[in-house]
Amino acid sequence: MTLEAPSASTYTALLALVAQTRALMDAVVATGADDEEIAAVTEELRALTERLDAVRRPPAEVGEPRWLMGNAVVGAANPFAPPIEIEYLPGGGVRAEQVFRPLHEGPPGLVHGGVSAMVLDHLLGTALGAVGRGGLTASLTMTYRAPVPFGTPVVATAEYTRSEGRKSWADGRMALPDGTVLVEATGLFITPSWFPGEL
Ligand SMILES: CCCCCCCCCCCC(=O)SCCNC(=O)CCNC(=O)[C@H](O)C(C)(C)COP(=O)(O)OP(=O)(O)OC[C@H]1O[C@@H](n2cnc3c(N)ncnc32)[C@H](O)[C@@H]1OP(=O)(O)O
Repeated sequence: MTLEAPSASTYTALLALVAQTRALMDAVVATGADDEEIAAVTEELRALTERLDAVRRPPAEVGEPRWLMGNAVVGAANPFAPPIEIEYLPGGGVRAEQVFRPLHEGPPGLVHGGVSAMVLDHLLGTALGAVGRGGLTASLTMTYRAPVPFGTPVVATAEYTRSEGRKSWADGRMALPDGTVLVEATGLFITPSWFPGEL
């Protein structure tokens, strides 16, 4: 069953809910509230959670209008997503500029290496999808050259490199706006037999 795209008004309402939830998550990470206040807020959140949970939708299938809305990197409906906005470059390849937040912390004051890997994994996959070589990550190799800061822009780029049968490779990196490379990634993606021909 194809899950229809949400109406424009539902989409707008959903974006507002997700933005508010992201702000909540940031506030939770940073709060210095006392235990009484934390308990009171927790009770209010429990009630809100029950209201939303009362109406659930089924998960979207690959290629359906909503299929990336729940995605952990770019999902408009996913508060966990930073979210990353991906730009398709005219000469091939993809680019995303992102300011990470304390929510993405690994070592104190720095972005978690797993978050960098998650973002670059997605960017590599998108670069392959852009050339009709969409697939699932079979292996991902990360090289961390310098810490990724939060609170300041970081630029991620990725591009298709080559294919052999159902296997395709892509390279990517995260850098400061001045070009200083912080993290590099190379990934092997495999197009499973059940994948649609073009994504
Ligand atoms: C525009 C919008 C875009 C939008 C794009 C959205 C981007 C999303 C990006 C996010 C990507 C993800 O996170 S994906 C989620 C994380 N990844 C996964 O969950 C994948 C889990 N693994 C699997 O499902 C499977 O293992 C597959 C599909 C990867 C491969 O299974 P398969 O298809 O049965 O492969 P199989 O026949 O065994 O092998 C095919 C060939 O690949 C090789 N091979 C298989 N696995 C590996 C491996 N790990 N490392 C090396 N090589 C391997 C085999 O030796 C063989 O080589 P030869 O004999 O042919 O030489």
